[in-house]
Amino acid sequence: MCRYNLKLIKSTHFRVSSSTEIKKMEINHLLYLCFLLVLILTKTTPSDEDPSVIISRFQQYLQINTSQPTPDYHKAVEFLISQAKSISLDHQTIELVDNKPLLLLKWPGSDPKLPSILLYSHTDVVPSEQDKWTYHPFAAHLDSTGNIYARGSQDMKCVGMQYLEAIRKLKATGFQPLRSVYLSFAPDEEIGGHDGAEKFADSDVFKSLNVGIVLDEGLASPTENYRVFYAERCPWWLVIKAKGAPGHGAKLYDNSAMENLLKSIEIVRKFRASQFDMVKAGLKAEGEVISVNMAFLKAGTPSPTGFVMNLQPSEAEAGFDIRVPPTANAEALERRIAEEWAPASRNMTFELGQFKQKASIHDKFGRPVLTATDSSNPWWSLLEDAVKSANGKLGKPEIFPASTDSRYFRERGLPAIGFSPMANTPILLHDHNEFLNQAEYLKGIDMYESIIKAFASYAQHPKDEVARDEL
Ligand SMILES: CSCC[C@H](NC(C)=O)C(=O)O
Ligand SMILES: [Zn+2]
Ligand SMILES: [Zn+2]
Repeated sequence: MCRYNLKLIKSTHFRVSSSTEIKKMEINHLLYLCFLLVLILTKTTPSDEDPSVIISRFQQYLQINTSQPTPDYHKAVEFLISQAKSISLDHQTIELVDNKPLLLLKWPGSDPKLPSILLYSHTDVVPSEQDKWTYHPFAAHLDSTGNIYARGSQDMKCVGMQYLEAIRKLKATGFQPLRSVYLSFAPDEEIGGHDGAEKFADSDVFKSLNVGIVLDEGLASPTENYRVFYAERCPWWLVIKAKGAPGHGAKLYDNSAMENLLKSIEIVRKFRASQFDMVKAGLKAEGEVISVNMAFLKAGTPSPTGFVMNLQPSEAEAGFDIRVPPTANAEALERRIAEEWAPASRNMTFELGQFKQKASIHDKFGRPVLTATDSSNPWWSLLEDAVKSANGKLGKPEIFPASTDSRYFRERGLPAIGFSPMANTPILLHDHNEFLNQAEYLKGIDMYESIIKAFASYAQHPKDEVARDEL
């Protein structure tokens, strides 16, 4: 019995001991496997802040077709909300016009009484002639040199994503903003911003944000210096129409519509050359002269094979894209159009599109709308220092030669700075094969990280800020 018991105990003991060891071995194996797995995963699964992951997020945004005139705004907003959620930003979608959503994100500051910072971007892009591109404009193809080809890569999906990536990095460092930081992703900039920024700037939502400074788009720079903009030219889209006597294509006579229109075109071209010469001579910068470019010519009597050739048409028209600097004499230009470019004496009429009336670039006191770029504007000084401390270089501040949504904020007396951090990059907005190099894109994120940190930490009370409070 005793032997048996002993045996039993022994054998039981043996069994117990053996199973514990097996368990121990199993646990050790498991731990080892877990360790290997973690090692493999950390080696093979890139983190959120890995450059390749950052670039792939940029590519995802670029791949959404938000091209005018049928932009997929909802898809863009859905993607941007997913990004906002991943970095715990509050989000709100505002439809000031049906099916034209504006996404507003918020990173709350610890002192909500201080005016906030608005990081502005538009979600739409201009159309592209797909067959003239080396890579599909919505493929966001990354070539072996690191260039990312896509419509919007410069104008301005880069900036919208760079804001988000900079905030992602700041959050990872534990930075807490003092001022609230808002990001707005607006529709329709490329068609004038009337259903986007203009309505937004007019809305109660915007007023409630208590914005103190707006950052918006700039331009790529082929040199190592970033371009930066404190004002912009105003778009005047002019159509001049000529009427004249119709007649046989073989007959020489005065006052045909074509002759009347061509005389005007010659006069416009002389004016264009006089403005361009000042730029060529280095007397004025691109944004400081009035530019005029012919956008279309419409004339002729259509036929099934093209146009009737032996008939002089009774009507002809031409369209011009004119850009007027804030410092130009707008009344004088309008007189010039009426008296020289489209005079009634030559049977001509003209129309200035919606922009001329709406896009005033003067405030209600008639002062040109310019954002100060000296020490009177603390935001300017902060931007200069922040770019410098991130190892970037700023060029001389300029007037933006085209137009941006900043005008809707500047008109309300707010300072707005145009800045798209793309150095060593050809200017390809609205062009074929628009691209941005991934290294420049990543450097741009560092610029915004530095700027947003500086802006969001700026503790001065509003009374000391640049805001033109008498407006
Ligand atoms: C007139 S509103 C259209 C705005 C557009 N902006 C840019 C930057 O290309 C432009 O200047 O044509
Ligand atoms: Zn743009
Ligand atoms: Zn554009």
